[in-house]
Amino acid sequence: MATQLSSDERVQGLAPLLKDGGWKLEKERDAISKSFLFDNFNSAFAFMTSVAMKAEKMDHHPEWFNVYNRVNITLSTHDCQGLSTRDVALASYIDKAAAKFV
Ligand SMILES: C[C@H](O)[C@H](O)[C@H]1CNC2=NC(N)=NC(=O)C2=N1
Repeated sequence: MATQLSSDERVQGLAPLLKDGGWKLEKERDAISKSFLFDNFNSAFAFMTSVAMKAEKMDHHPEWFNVYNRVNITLSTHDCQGLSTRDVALASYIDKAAAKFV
């Protein structure tokens, strides 16, 4: 069972994603989001496929919205109704995957 990030984990794991990584803390709930822009739909969908495979392996799934070359992603852990280390791990993977498809 996932638990919400501790204060230490928020400083160590979450803060870098928010500071330089371009992720934003949601106002309404304990979740992070980021918007990704690709050259075209093909690249956006290749990126989504890579994230989908990882999400299945992790048993941790993004909330996302795609239109053509844009993918908006929100991460949160439903099991603990907030951010957990799984979100930090998935966000890191997502940033690496995005870099391969831009
Ligand atoms: C039963 C299954 O393991 C759970 O529902 C998993 C699946 N994927 C999940 N994804 C996310 N984002 N949060 C969860 O709590 C979660 N739980």
